[in-house]
Amino acid sequence: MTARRRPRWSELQPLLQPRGASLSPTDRRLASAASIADLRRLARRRAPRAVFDYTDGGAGDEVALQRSREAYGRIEFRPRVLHDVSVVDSTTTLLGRPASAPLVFAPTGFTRMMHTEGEPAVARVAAREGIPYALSTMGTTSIEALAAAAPEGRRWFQLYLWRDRGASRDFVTRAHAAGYEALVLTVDTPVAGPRLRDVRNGLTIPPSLSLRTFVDGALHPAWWFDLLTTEPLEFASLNRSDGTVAELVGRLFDPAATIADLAWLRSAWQGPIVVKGVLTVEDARAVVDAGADAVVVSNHGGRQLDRAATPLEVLPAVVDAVGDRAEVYVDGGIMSGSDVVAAVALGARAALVGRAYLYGLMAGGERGVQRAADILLGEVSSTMALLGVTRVTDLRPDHLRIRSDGR
Ligand SMILES: Cc1cc2nc3c(=O)[nH]c(=O)nc-3n(C[C@H](O)[C@H](O)[C@H](O)COP(=O)(O)O)c2cc1C
Ligand SMILES: CC(C)CC(=O)C(=O)O
Repeated sequence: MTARRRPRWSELQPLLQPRGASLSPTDRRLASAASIADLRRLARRRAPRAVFDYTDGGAGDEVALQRSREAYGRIEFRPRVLHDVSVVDSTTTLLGRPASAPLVFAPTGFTRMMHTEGEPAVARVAAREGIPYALSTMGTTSIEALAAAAPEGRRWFQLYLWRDRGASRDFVTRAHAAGYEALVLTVDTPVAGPRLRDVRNGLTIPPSLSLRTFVDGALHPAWWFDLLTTEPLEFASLNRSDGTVAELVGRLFDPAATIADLAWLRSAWQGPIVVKGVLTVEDARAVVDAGADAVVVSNHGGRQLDRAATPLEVLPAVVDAVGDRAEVYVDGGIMSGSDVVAAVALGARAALVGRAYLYGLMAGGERGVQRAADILLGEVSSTMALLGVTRVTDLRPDHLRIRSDGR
């Protein structure tokens, strides 16, 4: 009979350690985030209130923001069973080049305000995951620095037309020289949307020091620590003159821009042009007639015109009107991979997400963005499998129905 050996301490120790004990506190928190909503909760704790609210909020009473989100809640999937889903392929092509999923990281201004790792962190994750990322004109990293940070990534440049057309031309020239693949012309911001949270919080760009911001910062020391221990924000596009977001927009953006400017851009830029911020069939037709290769059905995440149309609801009509001549994307309120799948089933070539990756960034820098990407991409694949679909091109409107009872 063999004696039972007593286990050694060294063998027991790993079993007694809490799961993930070798991870840093940030990594542990990120690993425990199972959804984008969880990342949002972490972001809210870490970022100063004014920064979180700028990211999270919308215009006016935030009706457009709420409706954009709720539209996804009305989706009811119609899964097909007994289909072989052992291999699910979420790849697609966007603007004629491969992407690992029908997903794009949307342009977001002042990204290094959310976390000092900022745009380079977002671009590196996008490059690693094989999805495009659009750098904003209002970015806090220059066109060239971002290209250097993620040289192998699919980089698009988002253009706001400025009063100073020389500056707009300069952005186009620099984006071309730095190897950006496409321009995204945002057309829904002739003036700033009324962001009431920003007014109440006294937000300025860059954030200025006042009693309120000092207290806000003191309550969120990790964010301040990061800010103070990295190089100052570059604010690629700005002349470093402080002001509110609305003042900046009023000073820089051209409210007189028309479809003729799109025609000008078409002649100045040889690559693909994506027009972002279209909400009607009429405008979709007009911009495609003027040379757009893709349109983004978008209400700017509910941040511009409050009570503007809900993108997911407008999407099918725009696909019907221009889908044979241009790619149609959608954004606003997308918080999960199953939202992305629903948008694609309703005809979108891809979905853009803004806040979803920004919550990750605020929660934990590049690792937080990676967590957001892992969650979204994992959910895209699992939703496809559960729907009985193995290819993006097989997603159809009859994979879902839209509930009218709002539940
Ligand atoms: C903090 C923040 C900043 C944004 N900045 C820009 C910008 O500079 N240019 C732009 O075209 N859109 C901008 N957007 C809008 C996004 O590109 C996108 O349309 C929107 O975030 C989609 O909604 P979602 O955040 O619910 O995904 C911004 C959105 C957020 C949340
Ligand atoms: C208005 C810009 C300055 C940035 C933007 O597009 C946004 O905050 O939604």
